[in-house]
Amino acid sequence: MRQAGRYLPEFKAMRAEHDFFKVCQTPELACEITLQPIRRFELDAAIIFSDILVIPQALGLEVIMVPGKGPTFPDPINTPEDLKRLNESVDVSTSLKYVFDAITLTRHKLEGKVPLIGFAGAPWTLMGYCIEGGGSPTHAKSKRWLYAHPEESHRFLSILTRVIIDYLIQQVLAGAQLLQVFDSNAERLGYDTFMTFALPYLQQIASGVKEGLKQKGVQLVPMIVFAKGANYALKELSEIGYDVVQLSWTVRPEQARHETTDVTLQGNLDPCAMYASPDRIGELVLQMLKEFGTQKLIANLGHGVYPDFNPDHVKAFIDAVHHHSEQLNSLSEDNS
Ligand SMILES: Cc1c2[nH]c(c1CCC(=O)O)Cc1[nH]c(c(CCC(=O)O)c1C)Cc1[nH]c(c(CCC(=O)O)c1C)Cc1[nH]c(c(CCC(=O)O)c1C)C2
Repeated sequence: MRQAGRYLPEFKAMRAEHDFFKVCQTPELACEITLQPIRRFELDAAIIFSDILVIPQALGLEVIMVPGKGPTFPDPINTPEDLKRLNESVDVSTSLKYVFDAITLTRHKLEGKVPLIGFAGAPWTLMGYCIEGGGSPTHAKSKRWLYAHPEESHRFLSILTRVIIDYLIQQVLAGAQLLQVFDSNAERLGYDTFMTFALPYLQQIASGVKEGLKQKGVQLVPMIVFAKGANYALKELSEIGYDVVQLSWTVRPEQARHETTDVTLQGNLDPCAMYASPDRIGELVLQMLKEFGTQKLIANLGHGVYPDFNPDHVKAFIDAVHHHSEQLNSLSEDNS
C-alpha cells in the first residue's frame, strides 16, 4: 500500500535527484527505495517499488511524471482506432526486465527477513489511465467506452489481461512471494459494469497466473485482489481464485466478513487516521482488530499513504498492530 513512496524524507531526497520512472527502471534505486521503510519500521512485508503504469509504457504508450500533477500520458488512447498503436505482441521479459531485476536484487538484499510482494494494475484501471491520460475525478471518458464501444472495450481489456498475466508470472520467477492486483478505479463502476468489464478479467488473471506457474513447475504464491470501493461485489471478489481480498476503508469489517467466504481480508483503516495522534491511532487499530478478528487478516490501511503523513504516525500504526494483535491472540489462547 505505497509504504515506500512519498512521505519518507529518504524517498524525497532520492526523488529530488532522479526522475520517477528512471528510479523504477534502475534496479539498484528501486531496490533501495523498497528497503527504506523496512529499515525504519517493523513491517511484515516489502512491496517492490514500481508503478502500475509500466504496463502501458511496455505497450508503447508514453507516460511521464509531471510534478504536482502525477502520471500523465501526453498522447492518450482516444478512439478505438488508437488501439492499433498498442504493441500487442510485447515481450515483457525484455521490456520490463528492469522490474524483474529489481525484484531479484531486492529478494537477495532482504535476506529472508520479510517476504516481497509483486504487483500489477488491473485491466479496467489501466484502461482508465490510458484513456483519461492520467488521474480523473469521474473517469467519464473511459466509462464512455464501456457504453459507446463495449466490444472494443473488451478487446482493450483482453490485451491488457494477457500482458498482466505474463508480467505477474515473471515477477514470481524473479522472486516475488505474493502478488497484489490493484483495481483502484473499480470505485467508478457499478455492479453491472463491474461484473461485465472488471471481474471476469480479474478472474482470468488469477487462473492464468496459477495455471502458468503450474505449467512451469513453480510453486504457487498467494494472490491479493484490491478492487477499491467495489463493496457491492465483495462476495464475488472472494470467489474468483484470490487468497486475499483487500478492502478500502469504506466498508465495515463485520460486513466484509459476513459477505466473503473463505478468504483472508486485508485492510482497512482510513489512511487519514494517520493524521490523528499516535495514541488515537492505537485505539483505532485496536477497534479494527477487534472487528475483523486477528485471524485471516492482513492488517493494513484502506489505501496508500499520502505524501504529508508523519512517519512517526505510520510507525504508531505498525507498532499498534503488532502490540494489540499479540495481546488479543494471547487472550484468546487463555480462553481456549
Ligand atoms: C504499489 C505502488 C503503486 N505506485 C507506487 C507503488 C510502489 C510501492 C510503494 O510506494 O511502496 C509508487 C508510486 N507511484 C507514484 C508515486 C509518487 C510519485 C512521486 O514520487 O512523485 C509513488 C511513490 C505516482 C503515481 N502513480 C499512480 C498515481 C495516482 C494517480 C491518480 O490517479 O491521480 C500516482 C500519484 C498510479 C498508481 N500507482 C499505483 C496504483 C495502485 C494503488 C493505488 O490505488 O494507490 C495507482 C493507481 C501503485
